[in-house]
Amino acid sequence: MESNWKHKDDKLTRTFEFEDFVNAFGFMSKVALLAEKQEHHPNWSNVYNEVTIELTSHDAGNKVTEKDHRLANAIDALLK
Ligand SMILES: C[C@H](O)[C@H](O)[C@H]1CNC2=NC(N)=NC(=O)C2=N1
Repeated sequence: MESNWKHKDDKLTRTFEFEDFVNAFGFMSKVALLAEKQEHHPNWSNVYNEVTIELTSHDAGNKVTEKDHRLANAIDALLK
């Protein structure tokens, strides 16, 4: 599995830290476009320069599925 993500309570979670709000929000914009492309969307929160993402599949009864892993991998690839 994606080593930077924690699989807990039927969610993949990871917190990302940026230099400031503009960078955090820029990241969120990119993730939003990925989510639309994959038709799979994050549960997330943002506090200033931090973005916390939780991935779970609502349609599957809030379980982690292949769609969550695929989105997690694509999000990680944004940061490379
Ligand atoms: C019809 C549409 O594709 C589905 O409702 C999608 C949209 N985005 C989704 N996102 C997530 N995280 N889980 C889902 O089950 C889900 N379902």
